[in-house]
Amino acid sequence: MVVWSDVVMKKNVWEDQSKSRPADELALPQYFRSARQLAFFLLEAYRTEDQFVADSLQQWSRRIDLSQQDRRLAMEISIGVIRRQLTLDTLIESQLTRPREKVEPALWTLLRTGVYQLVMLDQIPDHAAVSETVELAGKVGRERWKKLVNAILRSVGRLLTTDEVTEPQANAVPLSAQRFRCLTTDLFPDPKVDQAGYFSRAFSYPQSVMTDWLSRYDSQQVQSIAQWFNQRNTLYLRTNLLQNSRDELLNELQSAGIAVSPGAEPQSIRLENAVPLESLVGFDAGKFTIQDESAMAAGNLLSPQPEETVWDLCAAPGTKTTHLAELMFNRGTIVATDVSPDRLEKIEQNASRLGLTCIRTQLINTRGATLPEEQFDAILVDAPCSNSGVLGKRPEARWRLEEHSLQELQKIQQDLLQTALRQLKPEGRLVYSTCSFDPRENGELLKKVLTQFPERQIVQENLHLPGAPSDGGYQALVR
Ligand SMILES: C[S@@+](CC[C@H](N)C(=O)[O-])C[C@H]1O[C@@H](n2cnc3c(N)ncnc32)[C@H](O)[C@@H]1O
Repeated sequence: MVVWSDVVMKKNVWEDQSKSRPADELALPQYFRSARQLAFFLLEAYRTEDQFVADSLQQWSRRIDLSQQDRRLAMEISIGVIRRQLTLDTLIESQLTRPREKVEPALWTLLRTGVYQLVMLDQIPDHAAVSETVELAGKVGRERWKKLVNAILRSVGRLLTTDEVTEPQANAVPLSAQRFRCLTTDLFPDPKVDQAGYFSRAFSYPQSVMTDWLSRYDSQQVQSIAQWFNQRNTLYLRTNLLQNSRDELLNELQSAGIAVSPGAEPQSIRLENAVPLESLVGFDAGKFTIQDESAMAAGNLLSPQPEETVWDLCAAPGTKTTHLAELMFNRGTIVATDVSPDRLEKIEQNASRLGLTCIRTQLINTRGATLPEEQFDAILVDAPCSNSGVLGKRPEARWRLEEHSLQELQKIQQDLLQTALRQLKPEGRLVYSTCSFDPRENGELLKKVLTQFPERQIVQENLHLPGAPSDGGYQALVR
């Protein structure tokens, strides 16, 4: 059987070739005192050690001596570069007179950070993007890089115009919805001739992913999905209805000056602007949980009742488990299982913050030896998946959407569903959910598994397309 950790370890496959180069000789500074320097090292840790930006930030928290604004800029650059690397590479390669392989990988990272600022960040003047990036080469002890950095950034700068169009064209870089910045020359494939090629290079996705999406959706839909994952995430809060009503929480947040509006799910609240999470009043008191609206739909579809016995099979870190407990008014039993002990602890922390006591956590292994033995009224299978519906929140995930990983995941998803269906009471109900909008790990897979359980059927399916209006995902209710 394939183990989940084997799958998640395969991060950063896109950049495998450059990993073998000895760029990690660059010493981490004792303190990060500039946003660009921090962004550069976050990207290098991602490239050389497959380390997520958020994990590096946590690991280096004591070394970071930056204002909130500079921290945000470092995040914006590092996450933006991971997302838009293929667009940035297209621009850099167009101005390079030597083969890319002749450029040190860490220098390539630096070039990407500079080009990202030049092309994508309106608020940074071009001269600052160039000079700060050149200077950073010196600060990281690579004086010899300065000449190339200066030359490439200046020539990329000369490609840029202030003209904008609202539709894809071969000389246009997508910036935001219906905003494409024109270049002086055609750098991308002509979208009228090679749509997948244009979407791939201009929006920065593997070509195979664009071809796949275009086989299922029309080009306007693919464009909005591709764009939506490239922009700032919209955050949603799930009101803890055991502590306050949604209106009470809306009023409290509005009084604290935070722009919010009610979402489509009965508990959801949409944050209209990006706000530092620490400014959200009521988090420590357990008044809400940060959860995307489409993920809230999973708990609402299962609709667990007080006093029921519920199994949340892939529960960690407990965002959905705690929702189930809230829906059950904290009465009954939820068995929350997962294969990851560290992540299991997070369920307990979340439950305690929200004042929920009906959750029993249990570590299971992938061979099933430690599975709970009872039969359940309701089961949630929130399976590990490709994450194709949340590519905006997981900037590296688009580079790992590969056929062979999908096949490994499908095996896990099938096993989990079979295990769960065997422990469902005859009159019980099950929700299968993923944060993917790919039918191969959603409805198609579920229907295949259900052929072995002819007494069960799908009674409702929800497909959330990314950006309409929140993250992508899928849920099916089986009885
Ligand atoms: C999509 S995440 C679950 C998110 C969680 N339901 C929530 O809302 O917070 C998938 C989880 O499945 C777990 N997992 C992977 N393989 C598993 C298996 N064979 N059995 C149970 N859990 C597994 C992973 O450790 C991961 O925590």
